[in-house]
Amino acid sequence: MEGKEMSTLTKASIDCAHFIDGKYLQSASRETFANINPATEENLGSVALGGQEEINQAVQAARLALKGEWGKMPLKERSQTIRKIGDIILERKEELATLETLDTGKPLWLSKKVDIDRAANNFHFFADYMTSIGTEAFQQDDVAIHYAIRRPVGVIGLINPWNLPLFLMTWKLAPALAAGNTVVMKPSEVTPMTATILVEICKQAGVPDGVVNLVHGMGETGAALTSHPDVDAIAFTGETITGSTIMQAAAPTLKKLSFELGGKNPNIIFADADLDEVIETTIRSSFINQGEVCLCGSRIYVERPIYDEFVNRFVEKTKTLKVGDPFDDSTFVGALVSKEHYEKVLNYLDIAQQEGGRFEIGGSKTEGLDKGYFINPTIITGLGKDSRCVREEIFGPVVTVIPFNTEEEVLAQVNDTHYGLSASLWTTNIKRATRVSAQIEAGIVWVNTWFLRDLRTPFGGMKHSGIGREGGIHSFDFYSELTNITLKM
Ligand SMILES: NC(=O)c1ccc[n+]([C@@H]2O[C@H](COP(=O)([O-])OP(=O)(O)OC[C@H]3O[C@@H](n4cnc5c(N)ncnc54)[C@H](O)[C@@H]3O)[C@@H](O)[C@H]2O)c1
Ligand SMILES: N/C(=C\C=C\C=O)C(=O)O
Repeated sequence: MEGKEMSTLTKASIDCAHFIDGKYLQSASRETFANINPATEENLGSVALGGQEEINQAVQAARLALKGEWGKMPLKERSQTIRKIGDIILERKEELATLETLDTGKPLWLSKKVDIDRAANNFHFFADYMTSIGTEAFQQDDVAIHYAIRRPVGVIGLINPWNLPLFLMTWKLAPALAAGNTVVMKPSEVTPMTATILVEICKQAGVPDGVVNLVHGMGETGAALTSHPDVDAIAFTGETITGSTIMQAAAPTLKKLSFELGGKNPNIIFADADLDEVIETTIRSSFINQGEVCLCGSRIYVERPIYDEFVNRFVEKTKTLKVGDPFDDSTFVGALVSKEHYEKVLNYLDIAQQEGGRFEIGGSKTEGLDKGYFINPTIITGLGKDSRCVREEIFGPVVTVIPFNTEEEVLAQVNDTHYGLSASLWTTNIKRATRVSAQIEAGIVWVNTWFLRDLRTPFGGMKHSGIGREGGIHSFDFYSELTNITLKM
């Protein structure tokens, strides 16, 4: 395999190559696809289109690396290497944030403040955590000692979406490496650039060749990974329907699966909530990252006594949000990630009108921006619990607001969904907080806050929002295998 060891990514020519066995390279077919800037519709550069051949090469390199230097590396050295990745990410923060904003259309301040900082923190957290975990041992009288040891699962496929590209790829890569695995990464075809730099950073940090591999491509490229007989596990983040497809593809080779899927998350506001705090946080949980966060609270339920006041104040605050150039520090809502996704969200606005919804604000694309995929933050009222905009994931700057009278009524509506990812609950009554949060069918419930994260906690969804949990020991439960050893005394 010919190839270069340093990135081909520069400000001038942002071309994304695969990275296999420590070298950047193009596809054997030389096929590429265009990478479009969603804020300007300009072509950012070409991306190598990987196929079965590139996946085979990457899996082979990962398999060989398992038993090489990486497999023999002492824990402390592996921890230092993983920490170094986080350090270099912070050193290259400006570059990475610029590329992330060019790829996704999100505001630059958000790329810096959330995406890149959290990517570095993913490595720093697991570099520490991996040195502090133990396993379990049991003494069976004077008969035997039983103890468990952890070993890597093996070669893991990491397949990720476009909304938080580096944040989410590193959320998987850091623990996969901490547990001693090797990986083949398949980033979203829509946001290839930061992953292309990440692999170079891994090399700079001392990760041996073949441990971290990257193949760009579409769903079909991902499919080649999920059906590959020499891939031991898949960690996937993306649409629920894609998860179902991957489960079928992985079945014949019985791969271990970790799924973080779609959501349609409720934001429940009781009359005794602190409305100043509610409004401040609900603006973020509704519209940050253009509403393209799996955890966004897109179904807002408000107890009737404060419904009118909430809607009025929420609309007034939303009016202050600037939509436009992601590189302008005053922009809050940037461009949606692609033409395809922009049209999907606009279609939901049409559906909302057909279903009798009322646009309290927004409801259309942003005028005055002749290029780019911009939609105004939209608040819809008047929709019934069975409307598509209340039941289906829109994944844009669009929320519905629905009044309720009792806990029983709102819990019935909140749980009436195939999803079960996250929820927010606002009340100053501690008994109500504990009572209601325990009845919400979701993997994550935030009380009087949103998206407040501690990486030691279990993260993931139930029902059609995911399979498994990651974070803290839960990541090691997925990214390692336990062997119980019995020593007869
Ligand atoms: N639960 C979470 O933590 C979480 C986090 C972020 C995004 N998401 C979800 O991701 C979705 C948006 O991301 P998206 O549009 O990129 O999702 P997607 O499912 O369309 O694509 C995700 C990734 O899967 C790949 N892929 C597509 N078809 C495949 C196949 N058949 N086999 C293997 N790989 C395949 C894509 O190329 C991409 O890299 C939303 O539903 C959102 O809720 C969930
Ligand atoms: N996986 C995580 C966030 C997911 C966000 C989805 O868009 C996390 O915070 O660990």
